[in-house]
Formats: sequence, structure tokens, C-alpha cells
Amino acid sequence: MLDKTASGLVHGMLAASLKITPFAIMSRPVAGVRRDTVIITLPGSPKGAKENLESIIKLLPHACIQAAGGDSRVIHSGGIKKLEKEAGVAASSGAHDHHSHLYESGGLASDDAVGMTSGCGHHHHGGGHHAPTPRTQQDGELRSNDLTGDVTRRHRSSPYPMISVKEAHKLVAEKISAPEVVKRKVDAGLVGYILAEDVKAKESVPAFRASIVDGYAVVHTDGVGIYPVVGVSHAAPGELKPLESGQIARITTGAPLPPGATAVVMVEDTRIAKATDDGKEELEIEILASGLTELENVREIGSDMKTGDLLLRKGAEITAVGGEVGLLASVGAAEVAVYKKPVVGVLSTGDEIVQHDRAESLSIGEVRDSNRPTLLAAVNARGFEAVDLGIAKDQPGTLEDVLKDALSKVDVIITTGGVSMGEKDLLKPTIERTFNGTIHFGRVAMKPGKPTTFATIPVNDDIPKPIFSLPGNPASATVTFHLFVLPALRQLAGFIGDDVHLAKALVTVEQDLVLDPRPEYHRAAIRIDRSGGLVARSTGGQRSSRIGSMEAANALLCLPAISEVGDKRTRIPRGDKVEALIIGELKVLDV
Ligand SMILES: Nc1ncnc2c1ncn2[C@@H]1O[C@H](COP(=O)(O)OP(=O)(O)O)[C@@H](O)[C@H]1O
Ligand SMILES: [Mg+2]
Repeated sequence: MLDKTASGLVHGMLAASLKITPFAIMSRPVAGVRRDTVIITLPGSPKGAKENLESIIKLLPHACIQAAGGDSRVIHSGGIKKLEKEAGVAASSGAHDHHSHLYESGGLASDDAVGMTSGCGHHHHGGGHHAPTPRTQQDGELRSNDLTGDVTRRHRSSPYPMISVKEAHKLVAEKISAPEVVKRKVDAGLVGYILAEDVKAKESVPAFRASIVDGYAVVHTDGVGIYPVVGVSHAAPGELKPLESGQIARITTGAPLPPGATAVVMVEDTRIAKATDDGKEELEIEILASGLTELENVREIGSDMKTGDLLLRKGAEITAVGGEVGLLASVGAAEVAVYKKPVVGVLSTGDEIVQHDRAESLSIGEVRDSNRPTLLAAVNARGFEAVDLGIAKDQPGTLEDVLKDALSKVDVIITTGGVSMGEKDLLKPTIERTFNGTIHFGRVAMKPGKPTTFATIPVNDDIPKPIFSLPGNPASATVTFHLFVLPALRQLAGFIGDDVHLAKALVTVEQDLVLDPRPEYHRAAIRIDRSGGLVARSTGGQRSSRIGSMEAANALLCLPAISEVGDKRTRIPRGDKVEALIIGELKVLDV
């Protein structure tokens, strides 16, 4: 388009950007003149656009004057205003980089980090198409810092696109592999599994005609009158003498009816007519109940469950309530096919982190490991096997050894710490560069938990293993575990649809809650009030370092970002309702 290029302006912008990041070298700004208009392209990210424009803005009047055919010497003699007006300045922003919208504050640096790593300018996009979902690393780009390089050469802003919680959930759901099927014994250990097969009844329940009450087995057509007691049937296995019309047999609840009996009369509807001389045994009983129907007070064979009936469907959850275990047990199911539950490794990282129960007091800089006990507890309590992977120092070699070992032992790895922008934040580079893993996301627009990272690491011929690298701050680690890791574990365990995610409810907030620029997961204790509604009380200070904000928390209140609410509202007033994700048991409000 340009009649003349203005390479000097390009050099100016590049030089300024290079002071901020070495990746500026990959940038492709364009500047020049068409007719009498100066045209300059700026990166799409606000930060990058500002930095670029600042580097040349002082010279723009000069450029405009020249473009308009003026003499640059006029600048110094006061004619500039008039010429500026005549010249007109056009600056376009973002048109040369389709990724720019993905980078919140990355500026030129992060835009072009993508350009470089995706193959040095080979990336070609048609017609300004803006991809709605963030790019993942499928095209082999490495975004993480090269650990062999100097600290000064590292990213100064995260090269990972900031994505929404929803997008993050979608990526996790996509990248988690299909659940594996295993056989498990039907016993207490079956709780929490999802059935991988339809289970049919192999037997009928009850397997014999059984009495529902204590009383007398009769032939229902016999009617009222006095009858001889010819036998007794207890709830015990054994042969029974057949009953004929005109006879009755004493029977207890759950006991089999003698052959020939067609109903049972409750003991309350009878009277002793004749006993033995010693008074110990009944000889004759008067039946007072009239109009008996066939099978009255009798559970017919298969009336609860018939052989071949569908007992439980594939996909059914074996709950902690026990009903499903009971159902399987009732028809003699000894083993069922279920989806394997993932084994989860939990690793803390950080040179400063020490064993939580170490007796000596802390020296300066040391921090007790609260994340690992927290996450091991949460993983276990949700019914998954947890493997303690200990604490890894912030050294690439150490992290590599620990992760290598973990990959051979567990199905899912959870790490905490080392995912932000610090020079000791080694997780992302180690995952990408040492393990050839794919980082599906490295930043999520949420509070707490912004640096939450999800990746998969290839393992030999096996399916890639998921690794969740959660932020180090204790509240962030715990919130992001519930929000992202738990659904992933459930998906691996065969849960489907909405069952994968935390349950949601509308709750009334008890106090004003101040909104943040990011969507916030505010920790709260929710209770069932007298009218059956749910009320939420904040757990107090929500700083991400404060694990106390999780104490007694059973819900995460989903507070919208300020920008998401209308009317410039900055808080949710007390009494309003918000959505809450349930992470613990509901309690009744004691008032
Ligand atoms: N296991 C842990 N237990 C308690 N605090 C931790 C733990 N790991 C990290 N922290 C603290 O969390 C903060 C952030 O740690 P950092 O390693 O920078 O995490 P990230 O980069 O993932 O946000 C630091 O104050 C750190 O000491
Ligand atoms: Mg750390």
C-alpha cells in the first residue's frame, strides 16, 4: 500500500522494544507514507501499542510535515501547527498480528514470542480471523523460559494467554483421556466408583415367598374360625411341611411360606383357642381377620427384583449412602466392571518449603508446607488414592528426577508452587523442555489462582499423563484443586456430564462482598437456614496466602468480575443471591 516506506520509524520502534524484550527482534512493524498520510502499524496489545507509539510520537509531527510535502525546517519556525492539520495522521493498531488479543499485557514482546516459536514468521492467517479459543501448543511452540539462558533474557510478562475459567474447564475436559475399565469386588471399597457395565439381577429377590409380618400362614380362602397349628416357619433355611386347607402354621417376618399357604394373618388379628397342658405351645388359633386376599402380607418371589431385571445402569455411581452396594449385594454380584480411579501424586515445590511437622522453629525465609497435607487430605477424602511425592527443591535436576519417578507411579500429578514469573518458577520450562509436555494453559482469569497451569506429559506408548501445576499460595492451591483438578479426577473415574463438576446452588450473602477486576472464588461457609434457604458467610480475609480462608469453607462463591456487572457496581450487597460451588457438606444454621 505504501508509496514510500519509513524504515527509520520502524527502527525506532524496534530499538525501543528491544530494550524491553529480546523477542522484539521478531516483531514486524510497518511504517510509511501513502499520498500525504503517514501510516504506522502498532501491535494489538495495549501495552505494546503504547510502548511503540511512545518511542516515535515526538517525531511524528516531523514525519507528517514531510509527508505533506513540507520542508522540515519549518518545524523550527512555527509553521508546524498548520502543516500538522493539513497532513493528518493515521495509526493502525493490531492489524498485523492476529494473536494480539490473546495477550492481556504482553505487548509486543508476547505477541512476537508466539510468532517466533510457532516457526519464525511462517504462521499465516487469513483475513483477520480471530480464533475464539486460545491456541494450545499443538504446533510445537515452546512458550516457557529457556532455563539455560540468563535471567535478563526471560519473559517479563507471561507468554501464556489468559483464558477464562470456562475455557480452562473445556481444555481439561478435552485433554483428559477416556477412563479405563477394571473389575472390582463388591464391598465397602466400591464406594465412589462408576459402573462400566449394566448389571442385571442373577437371582430373584426374594427368592422364595416370604412373610411380611409375624403371624400365621393360611390358605386365604379358609376364612375366620379356629384352626390347628400344624407347623412353624422361622426365617431360616430348611424344608417345610406343606399346608392344607383347614390348617395354619406359625410364621415370623421374612420366613418362607409353607407350600400350599397363600396368605399370612397378622398375629394381632388372632387369638389363642387352645394351648398344651403345660401352657408352653399353641395347639389351636382363632383367625379373626376375614376377607383375606391372595398373597396378603406376602412378598412374592421376585417382587423386589426378578432374575434378569436391570439392577444398575452403566454410568451409575456407587455412592457413600450405600444403596448401590446393597443392591449389588442383594443379588449376589461378587464383582463388577467399573472405571479405574486415578492414583494422584502430590508434590510441593520450593527451596523455602519445609516439612510441616518439623520440630525446629523456622529460620528466615522458611515456610511450612501446608499445601501437600491439604491436597493429600482432599484427594483422599474424595475417594482417590493419593501418593505423597514430598517436596522438590527449585532446581531443574531435582524437579526432573521427582517428576520422572512420579510419572511411573501415578496417573495424575499435582504440584504446587513455581508457576508464576519468578526466576525459580521452573515448572513450565521443565514440563515443556525436559519432558516434552504440552502446556494447555498457563494463566486463568480468576482470583485466586491466576497462574494455574495444566499440561500433559507423554509417557512411552501410554496415553499422556495430566499434570496440574497449581499456584504456591495455599488458598490458590486449594481453590484451584477443587475447581479444576477434582473435575479432572472425576472424569478419569468415569463421571460424565454435570456430575464431573462441583454442584452449584444459589445462596444469599450475609454481608456486602467487594468485587475484583477478576472473577473471584470467594471462600464461604454456607448453611441451611430455617426456611430451607442457603445463606453464605464469608470466611474473612481472602488473600491467596491465607489458608485460613479455607477453614470451615464448604463453598466457593462465584463473584463476577467488576466488568461483568452492569451499572458500575463494585460490590454485591448483603441479601443478594450469588452462585456458589459446593465443596463440602452442608450444615444447618444454628439460630
Ligand atoms: N507447599 C506450600 N505450602 C505453603 N506455602 C507455599 C507452598 N508452596 C509455595 N508456598 C508459598 O506460596 C507463595 C507463592 O509461591 P511460588 O512458588 O512463587 O508459587 P507460584 O509461582 O506458583 O505462584 C510463596 O509465598 C510460597 O512460599
Ligand atoms: Mg516457589
